Amino acid sequence: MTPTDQKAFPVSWDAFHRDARALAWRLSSIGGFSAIVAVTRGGLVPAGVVARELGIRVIDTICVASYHEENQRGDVVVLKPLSETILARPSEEVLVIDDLVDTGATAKVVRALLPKAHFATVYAKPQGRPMVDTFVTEVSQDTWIFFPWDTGLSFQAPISAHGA
Ligand SMILES: O=P(O)(O)OC[C@H]1O[C@H](OP(=O)(O)OP(=O)(O)O)[C@H](O)[C@@H]1O
Ligand SMILES: O=c1[nH]c(=O)c2nc[nH]c2[nH]1
Ligand SMILES: [Mg+2]
Repeated sequence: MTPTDQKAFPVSWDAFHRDARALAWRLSSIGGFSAIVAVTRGGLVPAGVVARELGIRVIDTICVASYHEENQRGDVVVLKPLSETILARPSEEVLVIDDLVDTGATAKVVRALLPKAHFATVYAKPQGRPMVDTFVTEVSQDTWIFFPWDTGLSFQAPISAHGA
């Protein structure tokens, strides 16, 4: 599905910060993490918030790109692998962070590289939820989450103008 076919779930910077902090609270009660891997690009912002809250200073990225075919999720390609610093440490201590899990295609690729790491996202949709260890808010599969870094203030037509 494309963003325009779906229910809109707009997230402001404040709401995202609050939800990323809520994720950090949950992760702090689990504990034992010594490094973070941010799944680019969406995972960069929540990874920064969680790193600050948990006092973690070893932060790596796994850089992925996914290609969409006919409204379906296509291949997820790794553009930059994990660093040796991450691969050398016990993977149970590694926290992988992304902004959301939708179909689970991205999480599946990353999990295959770090099967024992803890995978956390701020938001989750039902299809991808089994791929995530910790998340904050679930939204329905037919919802599109609009993140603050992708959006800006714009005019919204009144509901009555939609012919309701
Ligand atoms: O569970 P999935 O169906 O794989 O969808 C979730 C992924 O989709 C988005 O990333 P996207 O590939 O759009 O790229 P970006 O992070 O660079 O924005 C999001 O940041 C997740 O990484
Ligand atoms: O900004 C986004 N919002 C979403 O709901 C979503 N699902 C996959 N990829 C996504 N990107
Ligand atoms: Mg992403």
